[in-house]
Amino acid sequence: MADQLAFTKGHGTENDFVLVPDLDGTHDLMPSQAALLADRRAGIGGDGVIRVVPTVAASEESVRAQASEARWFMDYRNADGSAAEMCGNGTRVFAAYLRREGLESASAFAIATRSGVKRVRFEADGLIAVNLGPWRFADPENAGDDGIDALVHVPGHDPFSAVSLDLGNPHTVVALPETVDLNSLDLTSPPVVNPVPPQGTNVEFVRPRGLGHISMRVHERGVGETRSCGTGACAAALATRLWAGAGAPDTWIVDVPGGRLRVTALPGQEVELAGPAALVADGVTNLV
Ligand SMILES: N[C@@H](CCC[C@H](N)C(=O)O)C(=O)O
Repeated sequence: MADQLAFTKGHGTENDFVLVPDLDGTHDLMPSQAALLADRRAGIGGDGVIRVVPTVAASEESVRAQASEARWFMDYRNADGSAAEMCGNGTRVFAAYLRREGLESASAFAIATRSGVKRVRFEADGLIAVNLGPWRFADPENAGDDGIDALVHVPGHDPFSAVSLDLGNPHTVVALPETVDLNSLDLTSPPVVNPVPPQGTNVEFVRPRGLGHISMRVHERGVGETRSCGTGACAAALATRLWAGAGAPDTWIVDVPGGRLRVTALPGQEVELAGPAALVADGVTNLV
């Protein structure tokens, strides 16, 4: 690591990240360094840390294999320093950074992630759309027609039914009963999920607002409650689309505490996430 580290702070619907350029791929981050950068009191502060690395310089072979399609790898760490496979909001902020820095100049390009190549598209309305690629229900053999395959425990409530989805990273979406107020849920401690997901999970709580429109809160693996989660918004929309039955729309608006996202189920069991991205500060830190 160098003695000084340049960084950029950005967010997508207030899911906030510390971006660290490592343009020659020589400054890997230890989990403890990522956690310190993300620390809101002792560090810069963020829900996650994104190292900007040439794909050819990634340490994982499965990422380097994406180099023919994507020049840049989004090396994503949660606020606790753990590596995550994917971050939907992070892909938009990462893409905005690449464009601002002139590292990519086209209005559509691919980025490398731990869960494969993702294709980014800058829209005329200022939003950024990302094809997050294939998704699936995680445990269809043990689920009913409604996809329910898990229970989620939150303080003060009977267990909630939930469905598990794989968006490259793990998600558990709760079908919140009408009697429960989304805003009153206590998400200060991690919801307890049964069966226990082997790699942990991100847990989304959904309130339907109308056909094609939901509100959501999320407790992220490796972070805590955040104001948005892009892969979580996709999981929530896809689960609600299943529950809505035949005739449900492919495009869903997902309102989160930090803003609004658009999720579209694409042919071939793929999903697109669209929303804003903002780069709000640049600096140098000695937290290395
Ligand atoms: N906020 C992200 C997801 C970040 C990773 C997640 N906490 C995990 O561990 O899987 C998003 O926008 O998708």
